Amino acid sequence: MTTQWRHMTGAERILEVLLTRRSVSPRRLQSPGPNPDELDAILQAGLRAPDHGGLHPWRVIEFRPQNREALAWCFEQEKLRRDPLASPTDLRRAREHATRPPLLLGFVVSPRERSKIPAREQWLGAGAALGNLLAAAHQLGYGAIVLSGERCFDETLVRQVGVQPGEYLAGFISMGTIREAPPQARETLSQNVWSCWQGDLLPGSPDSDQSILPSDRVRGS
Ligand SMILES: Cc1cc2nc3c(=O)[nH]c(=O)nc-3n(C[C@H](O)[C@H](O)[C@H](O)COP(=O)(O)O)c2cc1C
Repeated sequence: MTTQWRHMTGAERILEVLLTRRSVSPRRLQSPGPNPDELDAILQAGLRAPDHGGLHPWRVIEFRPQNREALAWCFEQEKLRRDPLASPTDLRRAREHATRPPLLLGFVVSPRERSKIPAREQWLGAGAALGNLLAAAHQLGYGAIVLSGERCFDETLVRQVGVQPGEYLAGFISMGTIREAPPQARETLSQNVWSCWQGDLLPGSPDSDQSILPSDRVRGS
C-alpha cells in the first residue's frame, strides 16, 4: 500500500481504494469470483477508459468452468511444444494456470488496422482499459492479476482460444475472492515519474538547458 509509512493526505484518503490496489496471485484466490452482474460492471469500467476514436481496441474471452479442462490441455500441450522434456510437475503447473482461477478472462488487444488512430494510441487505450478492469475488480473487493507468460506468444495456443490474426493475446486475467492477502506493495515515489517542463526555449532565456529535478518538487505544493 502506498501509505503504510506515513499519514495519508486528504487526496490520498479519497483515492484510497485505487491506491491500495495490488495484484493477487491465483494461488491466493478462491471461489467465488465475480458474478455475471459484477463481471458486466467490471467490463463497463473497462469501456470507460480513455479511448481515442471510441474504437475499444480490446476484448475479453471468458473461460467458463466447464471448459477449463480443455484449456488446461491446451496449456499442457503448449508447455510440451516449448519443452518436450517438461516434468510432470511442470505440466501440472501449466494446467493449474487454466484450472485454478475462479474467474478467468483472456485479454485481447485488437488494434483496428485501417483506423486514423495511431496503433500506439490504440495500445495505450487497451492498456488503460486493462487497468480499469483490475481497479474495478479491486473496488468490488476481489483480487485480480494479469499474467502473460510464454503461452501468450504461442501461435497455436493463441488460435486455439479464439484470438484472430491481427489480434494479440496480452494476458490472462484471474479474479476471485482473496483467500490470503498479498504482500504489501513497496512505496514508489511519485517523483520517479514526475518532471516539470521549464518552458525556457524563448531566445535569451537564462539556463535554457537546465531542467528541474523531480526531487525539487515539494510534496503538496
Ligand atoms: C499485460 C501484462 C502481463 C503481465 N504478465 C506477467 C507475467 O507473466 N508474470 C508476472 O509475474 N507478472 C506479470 N505481469 C505483472 C503483474 O500482473 C503485476 O502487475 C505485477 O506483479 C506487479 O504487481 P502490482 O500490480 O501489485 O503492482 C503482467 C502485467 C501486465 C500488464
